[in-house]
Amino acid sequence: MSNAELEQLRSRLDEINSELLALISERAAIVRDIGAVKEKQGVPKFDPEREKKMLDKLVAENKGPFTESTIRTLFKQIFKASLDLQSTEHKKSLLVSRKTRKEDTVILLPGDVVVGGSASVMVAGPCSIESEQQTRAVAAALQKAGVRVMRGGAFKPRTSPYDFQGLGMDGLRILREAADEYGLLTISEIVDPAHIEPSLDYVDIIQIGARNMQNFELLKAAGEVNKPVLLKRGLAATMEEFLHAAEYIMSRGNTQVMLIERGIRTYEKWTRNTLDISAVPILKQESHLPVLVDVTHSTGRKDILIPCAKAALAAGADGIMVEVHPDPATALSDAAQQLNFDEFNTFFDEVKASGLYRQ
Ligand SMILES: O=C(O)C(=O)C[C@]1(C(=O)O)C=C[C@@H](O)C=C1
Repeated sequence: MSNAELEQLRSRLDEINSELLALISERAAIVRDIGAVKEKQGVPKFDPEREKKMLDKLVAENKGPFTESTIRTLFKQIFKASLDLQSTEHKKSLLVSRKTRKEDTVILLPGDVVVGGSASVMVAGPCSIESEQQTRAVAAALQKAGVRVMRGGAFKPRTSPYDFQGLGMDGLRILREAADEYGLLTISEIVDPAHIEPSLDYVDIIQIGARNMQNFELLKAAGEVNKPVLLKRGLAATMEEFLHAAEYIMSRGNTQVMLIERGIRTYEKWTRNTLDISAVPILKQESHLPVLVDVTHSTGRKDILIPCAKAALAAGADGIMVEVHPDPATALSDAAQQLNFDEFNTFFDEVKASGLYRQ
């Protein structure tokens, strides 16, 4: 075949491509109208019977050279794209979505502490509130280090029912008193919708833990109060599920929601969970909510906290959460992974010195 002949055939293909494009675009416009009718009628967009009829008719009309199976595959692809078009057109824009709100959500906490703004935030404290003495010691160390938000678990959802379950409301009171004494804000996990209201006097931020990420009654209850909420990603939650959980809170009126990546369960055994760093830029892209990273629970090991915190900040995290205990060896929970005060100071100094922690 001469070059001239090849060029001629190709130019005919170009014309056909344009005709096909015009036809599939015309088809897509009709599909969109059908989608709008279906939306109004409340009927499902996917109609397998209709698809089957169309495919059977096309196969009967097919004179080749494409085989029956190729015709089916090609048209199924067109139906799939049409269905996607109908679904995206009518997908409810989520309140958590960047599409709904372009600007970052900035959460203003008492004492001019800001999450999601120009400065990074360090949230530190013991896994569990164990005693007044332990909590006050941590509060003093954190204040000295320049930390403003102290975490401490009072209701502990533990894997085993025989493990320390936390001090409950007494723990929240101890946390509040120690925090007030040292000018800190408090964050603690609430596990029962009935505890949301009573916790409001003790916590500046309500934490919803990984195991409760899809406890919808708890999410709804947290959505009904005027208190910032830190929502942890579930143990095996996709980012879509995570954002939908946040949507539960926002849809009830509480717009002060922060997300925290805490590692997901994978086959890897050398860390407690797998820190999903990619979640940080994706969540920041998909949502306007602040994103933090819990380096302690994701890694479960002290020796890699510094690089992981730096990686989180480099990926765009608004803050870091880390566990600190006066004497980790005797801690009633997470003994192996909490930092002592010296270790925490080194950790915080190095993270700040990296230039990634915005002050
Ligand atoms: O005919 C319909 O009901 C449509 O919604 C259109 C269409 C198509 O692309 O042809 C799209 C999706 C359905 O699964 C079936 C068919």
